[in-house]
Amino acid sequence: MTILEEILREKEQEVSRLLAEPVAQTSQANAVRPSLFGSIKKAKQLQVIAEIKRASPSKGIIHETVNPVQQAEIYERAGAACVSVLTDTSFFNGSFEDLKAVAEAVRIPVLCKDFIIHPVQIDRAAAAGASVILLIVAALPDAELNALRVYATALGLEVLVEVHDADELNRALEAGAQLIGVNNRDLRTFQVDLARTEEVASVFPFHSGRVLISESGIGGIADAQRAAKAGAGAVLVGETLMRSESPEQTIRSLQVDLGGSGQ
Ligand SMILES: O=P(O)(O)OC[C@@H](O)[C@@H](O)c1c[nH]c2ccccc12
Repeated sequence: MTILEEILREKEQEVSRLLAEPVAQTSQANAVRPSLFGSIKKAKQLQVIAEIKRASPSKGIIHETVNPVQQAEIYERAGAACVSVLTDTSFFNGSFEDLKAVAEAVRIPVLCKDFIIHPVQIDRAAAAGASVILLIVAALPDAELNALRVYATALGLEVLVEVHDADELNRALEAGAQLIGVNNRDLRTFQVDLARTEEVASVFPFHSGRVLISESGIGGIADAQRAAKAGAGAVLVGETLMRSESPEQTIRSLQVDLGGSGQ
């Protein structure tokens, strides 16, 4: 069984638990945040989606004792376009409490990073104050991908659709995705390769106004430049920021010029 299959199996149990619980609204649930899509579109520098990631199946513990609110405030101060918060507990040591605390502390877009397979998870993300959710093409049949995207959009959420190759890109496009992330990490083997971004970018319909984001394995300026050169408007960065002594400086260093043309 691959790690993705293992995670999805666990998610089914989580969904049953969530369905049995009432959803509590928070004061931030209806906070107006800028559009992530809009801020990436208009930017002349590569944008940074900065992640709160305590641990992961591929790396184990990354930063167990992080204070998610303080970390998110640093991200916001550094000009991050969005804070991504892992809410999966079993594999990433995150939680919806982390998401809620971060959403209450910052005004920039907040991404709920989870393995979403059911609308109840989207309700939870919205109730905790997220303005963006992630849908992973590899985790969803076409009909569900489309239905979950429509459901989230109707709630006023933005949707980041994650792909790993050109076939998955086509499925994302057919499901109406506008904000598309290429995960440089193969969820089956954990291997990271920025060539995934270049590969998907080579067939990406930039002319249609869609936005491409390069996710995972961004270790520094050279990687940011490589992603920007391929056509990415943003990078999604977790581990490098969680391990950085100065996440603020690291974010600023990744905001490389996009060379005037934008996307
Ligand atoms: O820590 P990294 O290599 O910078 O990666 C961040 C992010 O892209 C990664 O956490 C991620 C990408 N897609 C996901 C889906 C689920 C959980 C996690 C992820």
